[in-house]
Parts: sequence; C-alpha cells; structure tokens
Amino acid sequence: MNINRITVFGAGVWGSVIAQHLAKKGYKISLWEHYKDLFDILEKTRKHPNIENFELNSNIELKATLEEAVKDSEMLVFVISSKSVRNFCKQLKPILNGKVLPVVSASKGIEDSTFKTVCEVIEEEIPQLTGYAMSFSGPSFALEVAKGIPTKILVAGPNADLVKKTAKVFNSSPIITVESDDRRGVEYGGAIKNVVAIGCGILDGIGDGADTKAALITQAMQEMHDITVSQGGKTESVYNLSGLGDAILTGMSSISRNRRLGEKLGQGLSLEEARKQVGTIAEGADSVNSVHNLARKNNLKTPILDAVWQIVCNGEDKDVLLKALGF
Ligand SMILES: NC(=O)C1=CN([C@@H]2O[C@H](COP(=O)(O)OP(=O)(O)OC[C@H]3O[C@@H](n4cnc5c(N)ncnc54)[C@H](O)[C@@H]3O)[C@@H](O)[C@H]2O)C=CC1
Ligand SMILES: O=C(CO)COP(=O)(O)O
Repeated sequence: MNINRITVFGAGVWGSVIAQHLAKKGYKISLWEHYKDLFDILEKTRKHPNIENFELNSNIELKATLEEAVKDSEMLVFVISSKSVRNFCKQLKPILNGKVLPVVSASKGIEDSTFKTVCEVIEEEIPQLTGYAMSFSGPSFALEVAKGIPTKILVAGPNADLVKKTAKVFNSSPIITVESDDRRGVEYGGAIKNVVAIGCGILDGIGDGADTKAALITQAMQEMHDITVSQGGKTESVYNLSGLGDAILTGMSSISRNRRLGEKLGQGLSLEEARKQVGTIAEGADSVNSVHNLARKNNLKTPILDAVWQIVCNGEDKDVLLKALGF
C-alpha cells in the first residue's frame, strides 16, 4: 500500500489532531469540515479554536467540498459525530463513484435504530468499501495527543494485511498502534465506555469519589462484556485498549466530555442544560439509548448501564445509580 495523500473528514478536535499527526509523518492531508464557521476560522488563521497552541502543519490542505477532499486520496479517515455518519455517507457515495479505498473510523458510537457500528454503517451505505473499513480506537484524548503525550490505539478490521499496513501509517510518536481482527468488539467497547464515563460523571456530580467510580467501572465492565460478546465481539477486546483502557481514561479524567456531562446531570441539571454547558459533542448521550435497547433485546442484565439510561433519558433521580451499585 503506497500512500501519499489521506483525506480526514472532520476538523473537530480529534480530526484536527489526527490530521496533524499524519501530516507530521509526511503524508499530504486533505482536511474537510462540515461546519462553515470552523472551516473559515481554520482557513483564515490555521489555528484551532478549541485546541491550545495548535497550528495546522503545512502538509494539511483545507478542502471546502467533498469532491476536492477525495481527489487523489488513497485513504479516508472519518472523525465526525457518529450519528451524522449515515447521512454523510449518502453525500459521499456518488462522489466516490465506485472508488475503493481503505477507510478508518475514529468515531465512537452505535446507531440507535439499527445497533450498527460506525464501520458497519459506512459499509452499508457505500457497499464497495465492505471489508475495507477499520476502527481506530483506544484511550486517546485529542488534547493530550496534541501535546505529545504517548498512548496506544487499536486498529481493527477484517483484513489482516490491510490492518497491518494501516497500523503502520498511524504508528509514530506519540501513538503506538496495536493490530486487532475484532472490529465489532473494538467498536462496541469504544461506544459503551462513553456511557460508563457518563455514569462516573454522575457519581462525581453527587459528590462521590474515585473509590465509588472504580467500583462502577469494575461492575460496568461485566455489562460491556456481555453486550459485546452477545454481538459477536471477543472478551479479549473488551479488556483491551478500546474497552477497559478507554473506560478508565474517560471515567477518571476531568478532561472527558462524557464524564463532564454526567457530572452536570449528577448536580441536577437537565440533559439539555448539561449538553449546553459541556458545549461540544458527548457521544455517550446518543449511545445510551442504543446500548440500553440492545441489552433489553438480548435479555441481558445490565443494571449500571440501565441506571445511566434512566437518568439520561428519563430524567430519573441520580440515586438510581447508587441503588444499582448496591449502596
Ligand atoms: N476528542 C477526543 O479526544 C476524541 C474523540 N473521539 C471521537 O471522535 C469523534 C469526533 O469527536 P471530536 O472531534 O472530539 O468532536 P468535535 O465536536 O470537536 O467535532 C465533531 C465533528 O463532527 C462533525 N460533524 C457534526 N455534524 C456533522 C454532520 N451532520 N455531517 C458531517 N460532519 C459532522 C463536525 O463538523 C466536527 O468535525 C467522536 O465520535 C468522538 O467520540 C475519539 C477519540 C478521542
Ligand atoms: O474517547 C475519548 C478518549 O479516548 C474522548 O472522550 P470524551 O468524548 O468523553 O472526551
């Protein structure tokens, strides 16, 4: 696989940091952004408004249209909110015009109505990409990666040779890539850990401490495991970087937007107000319903994830989470 130009869809915080990471490795990057105001700021200043001291590398070219963004591209990287992926693919499909490229998804979510992962949605909407979509997931705050703080991220897909080559593309300081053949397991872990992080945030909002959050993560891992395995994912993926690793990171760190959203809910704010105060996306608030419905559909016992769902989606009192934990 000889790659020169890579397209990154999404110049949000993670998309821009991934684009920068690849640009520093010498790849030419075509960076596309959905929101015109963000695109304009980046084009005018080359600085990201949501990342401190961050100036786009000279290998990054901003592309205003999807046609320009995919021109001469040899790899596509999706870093857009998971719920926008299906509609986005409907726009992208005619532009790709049957072209087959390796695709990497760095988004974390499960579609509400279908329980499909982001890679599965991409392949369903753009069938020629079937077998070419890979997940890039692990404990990786964009703001920490931007500062050069080292981490490990899984590259997961069905084609071992493509995964190996793609992992090489992304592998360089501060990111060490780890190959996986369990895309489903990796994507389910990445989506469910966001719900776990909201749960940890609720405990923070109530005023409980790290002890209680560690107990929550431990119990929630069993629930993440049961859901993931019911969908064909592997146990070893649940306890790898995208599941356990990312649950620890986002559940315990003040940086996590999902944890911060939970904290606001724990303090008694409504979901709408909590979302407003957190500002950027918190994927867990969108995945919580699909995770809950999936567990119900498969008759799984998931008391912790159910309690988070009750608080987020039904506005129940946060004490239901303490009860679910047995307190
Ligand atoms: N920020 C982080 O530390 C990390 C984020 N992620 C995942 O990356 C994904 C993006 O997150 P961030 O960059 O942090 O969020 P962000 O809020 O900074 O950016 C969201 C991106 O989604 C795009 N988007 C929103 N609606 C769209 C639409 N209708 N069509 C096309 N694009 C649309 C926006 O243009 C923007 O580029 C999420 O799934 C998140 O879970 C994964 C690992 C780390
Ligand atoms: O997934 C992430 C880090 O791996 C980012 O988590 P938040 O979206 O909760 O900030």
